[in-house]
Amino acid sequence: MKAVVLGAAGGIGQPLSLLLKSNPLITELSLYDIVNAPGVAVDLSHIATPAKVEGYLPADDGLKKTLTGANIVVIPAGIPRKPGMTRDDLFKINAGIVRDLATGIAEHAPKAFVLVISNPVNSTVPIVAEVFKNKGVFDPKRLFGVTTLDVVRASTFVSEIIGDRGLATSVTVPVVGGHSGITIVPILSQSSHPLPASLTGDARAALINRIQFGGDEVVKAKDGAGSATLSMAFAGAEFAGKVLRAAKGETGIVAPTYVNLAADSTGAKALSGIIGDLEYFSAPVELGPEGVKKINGLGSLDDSEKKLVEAALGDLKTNIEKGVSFVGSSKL
Ligand SMILES: NC(=O)c1ccc[n+]([C@@H]2O[C@H](COP(=O)([O-])OP(=O)(O)OC[C@H]3O[C@@H](n4cnc5c(N)ncnc54)[C@H](O)[C@@H]3O)[C@@H](O)[C@H]2O)c1
Ligand SMILES: O=C(O)C[C@H](O)C(=O)O
Repeated sequence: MKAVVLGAAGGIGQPLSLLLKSNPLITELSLYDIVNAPGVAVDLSHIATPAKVEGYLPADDGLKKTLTGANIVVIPAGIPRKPGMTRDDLFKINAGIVRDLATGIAEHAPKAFVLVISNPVNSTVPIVAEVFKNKGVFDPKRLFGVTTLDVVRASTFVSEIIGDRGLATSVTVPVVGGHSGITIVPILSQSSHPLPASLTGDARAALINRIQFGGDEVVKAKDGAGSATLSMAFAGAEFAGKVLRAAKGETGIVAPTYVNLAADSTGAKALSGIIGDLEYFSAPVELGPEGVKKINGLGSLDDSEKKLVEAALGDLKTNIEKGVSFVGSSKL
């Protein structure tokens, strides 16, 4: 399997590439950035794991060389937030970066699984889809917005609240919707491990708020030096690993991810009762050899969770339309 990281020299790109270099399913790792990718690649190439590593800059057809033959492409290219910014504030710069990289993928690796990390994810995933549609190569089963960090945070914070950090690796809580603020919807009622009976009212609301705004916690603590990088690299490598394992034929792998609902019309129809006609949504997805195998429903939600989903729909719709129309207007 050939894996590609676009934006590989960045805060996420470097540790993510390190983790992918350690994935035994990856035999080739190709790194691309506008700076320093060859250096990162040589550094990683000394690690005693099988993957062959190469790094490219834009010159001399670097993007084409990076992408040719790719099975999976992960995109953490783009600027991160500083305190006071929303993810949507990143759109101005990151939309163009993602559009141009998507154009390269559509031309040189149209069948690759594409995992979008660059923010605002709610809009950058539709951007990739629209570019692929324009090129006539869009397969909704192969495009994923990476929302795994929200799931990782939910596992961590819930294990802390249960009072046993040892559970962090086994607690699972579905997180659905999108990847920004109130579009991040944790379904605590479906936690794999029972929550303390005392976790009601304000305490429960505070946990939900912490999962929804976990990104802000890191942006604030980094104080101008960027946003989550190491935890994102962990989450990105975990999700990429799942996509690759499913591609290799492992069954029963389910993970929440932000997808175009055309990837599974039956699943989309089941969701439409609660999310209406949205084109994109993060729901638990069963992965298979071709990417999305099945979009699962949201299961049973309590009344407060139904309200959280409803509250997410307006922002999601706006964010999706912004991504779609950006590509439309770039064609003019
Ligand atoms: N999905 C998530 O959960 C999640 C989590 C954390 C961060 N993010 C997002 O990931 C993005 C990257 O964050 P970071 O902290 O790694 O930023 P960073 O600035 O440290 O790294 C970004 C890298 O992208 C590169 N880059 C810029 N333009 C490029 C282009 N046209 N082609 C290739 N590479 C290019 C830069 O040179 C840099 O190395 C941000 O948009 C951030 O908001 C998403
Ligand atoms: O918060 C950010 O801007 C980065 C990322 O989306 C996160 O959730 O940490």
